[in-house]
Amino acid sequence: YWRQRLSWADRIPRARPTVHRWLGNLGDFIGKSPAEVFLVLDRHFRSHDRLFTMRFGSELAIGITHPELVQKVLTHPDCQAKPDLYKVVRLPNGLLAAKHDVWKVHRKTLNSTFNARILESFVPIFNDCTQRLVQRLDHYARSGDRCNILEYISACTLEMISRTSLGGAVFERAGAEQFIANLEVALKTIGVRIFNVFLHIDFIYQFTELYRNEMRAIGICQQFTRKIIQDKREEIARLFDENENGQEQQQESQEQQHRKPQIFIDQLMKMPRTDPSARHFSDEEISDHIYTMIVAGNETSATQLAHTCLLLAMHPDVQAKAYEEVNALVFSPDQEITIELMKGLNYVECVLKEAMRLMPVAPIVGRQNLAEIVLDGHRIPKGSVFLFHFYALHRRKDVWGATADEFDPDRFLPGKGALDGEERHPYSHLPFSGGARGCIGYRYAMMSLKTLLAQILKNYELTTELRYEDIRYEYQISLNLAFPHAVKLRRRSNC
Ligand code: HEM
Repeated sequence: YWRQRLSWADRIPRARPTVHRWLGNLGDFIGKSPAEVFLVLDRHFRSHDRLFTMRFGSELAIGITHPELVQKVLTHPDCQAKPDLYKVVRLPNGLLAAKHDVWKVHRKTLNSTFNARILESFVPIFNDCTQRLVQRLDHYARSGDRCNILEYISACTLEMISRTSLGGAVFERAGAEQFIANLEVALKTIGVRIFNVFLHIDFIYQFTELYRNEMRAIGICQQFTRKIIQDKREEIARLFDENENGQEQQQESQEQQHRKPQIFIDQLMKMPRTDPSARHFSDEEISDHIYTMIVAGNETSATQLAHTCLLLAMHPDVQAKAYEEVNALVFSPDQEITIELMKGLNYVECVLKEAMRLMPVAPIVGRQNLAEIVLDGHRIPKGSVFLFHFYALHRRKDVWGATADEFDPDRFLPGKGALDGEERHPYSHLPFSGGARGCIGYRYAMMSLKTLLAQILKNYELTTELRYEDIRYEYQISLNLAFPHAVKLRRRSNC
C-alpha cells in the first residue's frame, strides 16, 4: 500500500541507505541526539545536487538542495503552508506556526508593523539595551575571567524584544522574573519535543512530565502577558476617548513622534481605531503574536550574535578590520548608533552575513504544498513536505568555492560574489529563509545586531582559546554550540 501510495516519487533520488524496509530512513534518526540528527540530514543534503526523498514509514519528505529549486519552492504561492511538525510551537495564530489561511491574513496586516519608520523608532531602545550589555560585560574586562557571552547577549535581546513588543516598563512589573524563567522552560520544551517523534503524538505527550512542565510554564507566562494586554486595552481606550481619536498624537512634533517607539502591541490595538477596515485582533491573537515574536526573534538574534563574536575572537585579523571601520564612525563608547551610522557599517554587515552563512541559527525549515507542483519534471502531489537545510546550502562548493568552509567576510564585499564569472544565486544565502514566508523580522534583526556588534567592538577586544576547527554543534530549535561561547574581553585603550 505504501509503495503504491508513494510510487510517484520512484524516479526522484533517495537518501541512502534506507535503513529499514518498512521504516525507510527513520532508522537513521531514531535514538539519535538532535545534534546527530542535524549531521545526518547535513550528509544527505550534501550528497544530492538538486532534490531527493527521505521516507519515514509511510511519509515522505523531499529535501531541496539546489538554490534554483529552493527559490522555486520558497516563492511558490502554493508552497506557503507549514508541515504539521510546527504545531509543537503551540501558537496557532502566530505567523511562525499558523495554518496557511490564518497566516495569509495575519501576515498581510503585520507586514506594516515592521516598516522602516517603525523600525527606526526602535533605535533608542536598541541603543539603551546595548549600553546596558556593554556595562554588564565590563566586569569580565576588569577581572580578565572567561565569559559565556551568549548568556549576556540573550538577556539583552530578550529585553529588546520585550520592550519593542510590550512596552518600556515590562520588566519592572511584578512577576517579570518568573515570566522570564518560565519562558525559558517553555522554549526548551519545544526544542526537546520537536526531535522526539513519539512526543509529536499528543496522546502520548500528554502523559509526560515534559508536558506538565510545559503547561505550568505557559500558564505562568500567559498570566503575566494577559494582564499587560488588559492594561494596554484600557490605556489605549482612554487615550482615544480623551483625545478624540488620538489627536494628542497629531499635536506632537514630528521629531517626537519619530523618536517615540511604536510598540508592537500598541500597533496591533490601535490599527482598527485608526483604520476601520483593519483587523480587530482578539486578546488571544495578540498574545500569540507577541509570543511568536519572542520565540522567533530572541534566541535567534542572541545566538547569531554570540556565534559572530566567537568567530571574531577566533579570527583576530577580521576583528581588527571590523574594529577599524567601527572606530572611524563611532567616536565615543556611548554614542548612539543611528540609522545613518548603521548604513556606513558595511564591513560589520559582511561579518554578520558571513557568520550567518557558516553558522545559521535557523538552519532547517519546512514547507508543505497546497496543490500539485512540478519540480525538475517530477509531479509532486498536494500535501507533500519539503525540507531545506540552509547550513548545507551555505557550504556548497559550487556556489561558495573551495573556501566554502572558511570564515571570510570579504566574500560579501561588492564585486566579490562571483565564482568563475558567474554571479552567486540569490537563494544560496538564506539565514532568514526566503519568499513570502521568510523572516518578517530580518531588518529588525540586522539593525539590532549591527548596533550590538558595533558597540561590543568599540568597547572590547575579544579573544578566545577555542579554535574554529573544534566547533561542535548542539541543535535545539536553533543551531547552538556544544560548549559555551567562552571569550575574554579586553577594554579598548580609547574607551
Ligand atoms: C538573527 C536573527 C534571526 C534569524 C536568523 C531569523 C530567521 C528566521 C527564519 C529562517 C525564518 C523562517 C522560519 C521557517 O520558515 O520555519 C523566520 C521566520 C520568522 N521570524 Fe525570524 N529570524 C531572526 C530574527 C527575528 C526577529 C528579531 C523577529 C521579530 C522581531 C523574527 C520574527 C520572525 C517571524 C514572526 C517569523 C515567521 C514568519 C512567517 O511565517 O510569516 N525573527 N526567521
